[in-house]
Amino acid sequence: MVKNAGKKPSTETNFDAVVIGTGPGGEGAAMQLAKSGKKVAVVERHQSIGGGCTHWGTIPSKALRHAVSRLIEYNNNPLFTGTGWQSGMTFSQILHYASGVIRKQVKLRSSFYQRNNVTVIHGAASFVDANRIKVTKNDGSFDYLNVKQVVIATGSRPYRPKDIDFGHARIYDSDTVLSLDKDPRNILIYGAGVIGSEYASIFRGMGVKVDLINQRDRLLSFLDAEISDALSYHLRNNGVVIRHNEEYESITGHDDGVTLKTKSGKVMKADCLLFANGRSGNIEALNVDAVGLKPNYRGQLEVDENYQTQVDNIYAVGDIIGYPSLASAAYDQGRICATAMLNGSADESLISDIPTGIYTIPEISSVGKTEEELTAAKVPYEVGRAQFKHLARAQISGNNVGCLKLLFHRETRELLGLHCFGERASEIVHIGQAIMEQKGEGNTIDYFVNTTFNYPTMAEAYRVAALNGINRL
Ligand SMILES: Cc1cc2nc3c(=O)[nH]c(=O)nc-3n(C[C@H](O)[C@H](O)[C@H](O)COP(=O)(O)OP(=O)(O)OC[C@H]3O[C@@H](n4cnc5c(N)ncnc54)[C@H](O)[C@@H]3O)c2cc1C
Ligand SMILES: NC(=O)c1ccc[n+]([C@@H]2O[C@H](COP(=O)([O-])OP(=O)(O)OC[C@H]3O[C@@H](n4cnc5c(N)ncnc54)[C@H](O)[C@@H]3O)[C@@H](O)[C@H]2O)c1
Repeated sequence: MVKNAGKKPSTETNFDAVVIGTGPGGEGAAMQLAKSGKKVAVVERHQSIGGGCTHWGTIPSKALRHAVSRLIEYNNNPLFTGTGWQSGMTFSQILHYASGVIRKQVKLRSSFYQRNNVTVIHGAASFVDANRIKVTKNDGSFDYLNVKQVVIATGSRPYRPKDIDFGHARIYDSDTVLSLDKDPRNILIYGAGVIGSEYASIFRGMGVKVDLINQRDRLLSFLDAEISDALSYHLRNNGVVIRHNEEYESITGHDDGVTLKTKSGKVMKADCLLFANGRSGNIEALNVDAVGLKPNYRGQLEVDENYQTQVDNIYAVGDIIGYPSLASAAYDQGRICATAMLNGSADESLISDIPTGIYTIPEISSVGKTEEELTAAKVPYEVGRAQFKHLARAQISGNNVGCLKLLFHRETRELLGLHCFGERASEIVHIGQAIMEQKGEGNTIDYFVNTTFNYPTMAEAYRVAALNGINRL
């Protein structure tokens, strides 16, 4: 029973659709439904809209990363080096920069709901039944919403194993690390997934000693091996200690630091620890039992190609349905789900080759097949590479670390995969993606040779890589 459950409901309102959560998944669904003339409400339990994406996930981590990478560029660029030029920033200072970005995002996204007449209700939503939602507000009062259709877009939170004391002042997860107010001298990062690797880059960029502890035998094993190796090389080259194939036996917080013991018998100590190993769906507060939905052990819901759950009028999008758990995909899922709710079925689906953009230092981005996948499938492919250090634009900007790799079919010359690391990789990849997505003969590596690129640009890497590949045929 909720606190103050005896209080009278403040309002009772009817909606065509209620969207639970205002992250990218919820926003995509709400906007599409509202623009199609539906009476829509969104329910958000946080004090401001935007979701985990804006407040704890994508936006703060990317703003932190941007500030750190500019600092590194500034400190390494010959234009600025010289006595007295070395500059530093504290974690709190760069967090302050991130909070400015969050404020702007919240303002902009709030205006979308306002302009499209979507009712925003602040409070925690839970099911009474499939057509009735209870919203419990912070002051304990509650509303009931009668609704024809529901979209669950409640996102996810860091996974917290029970044997770790996350209440300890020196043990953080990716949400609580944003409250770090004192710069550590050294940090243990447990989990070398995307979050662990990105934060390893951020902390190392600030001069903090980092131990990155990975349970697997290489970093980000879903990446093309050459790119994953390049990331390991550059993190190590920048001073990160990476320990592969290690699992924790115990993690203990003390007054002056944290000790991690591994199952292999190693003991590591640091000022603090960031646990970045997996996510759990935000499902518990929803009372999905009331509608007969059964989440899996990670708190995720199963949906069909229309994002419909096993209950006809209840849909789910974003992190709560698991893969790919990306802000980029969540927004599209919300929009596609809304068309299915309006028309009975979705007329489009998420693209099959979802790009990855990983904001480590150096940045990584890829789309399509890896060399390992093509080799396993016995596809006759060839490789074309461009090293950033050979591009005039990279030399001018001092961003010499990086490479663009194109994988293409030897016979049809069709582009099969592209993999990039280095500054702006996540932007650069979209040029190749646009060609890769072309149907039939539109997708060919020859495009990059037969077009004229602005000079000097990073996009020129495509021409260099294409020529390099074609010369191997
Ligand atoms: C550190 C970090 C970095 C990331 N970086 C990237 C990146 O660079 N690129 C990328 O594409 N993705 C990134 N992601 C992933 C991305 O943030 C998520 O995939 C995305 O936020 C999922 O969107 P969503 O709409 O499903 O949920 P969320 O954005 O998590 O929003 C869910 C909202 O639902 C609300 N809610 C939950 N339960 C209830 C309830 N019962 N009632 C009312 N409201 C409720 C929550 O308060 C929250 O506001 C990152 C994630 C993390 C943690
Ligand atoms: N740039 C980006 O695109 C970006 C950046 C950061 C995070 N993200 C997203 O955030 C998510 C989290 O990344 P991560 O680095 O924490 O971990 P991860 O998803 O790489 O998982 C790490 C390990 O934990 C396990 N695991 C995950 N959830 C679990 C659970 N609830 N219970 C038990 N084990 C679990 C996984 O199987 C895996 O072995 C990813 O899905 C990623 O897409 C994306």
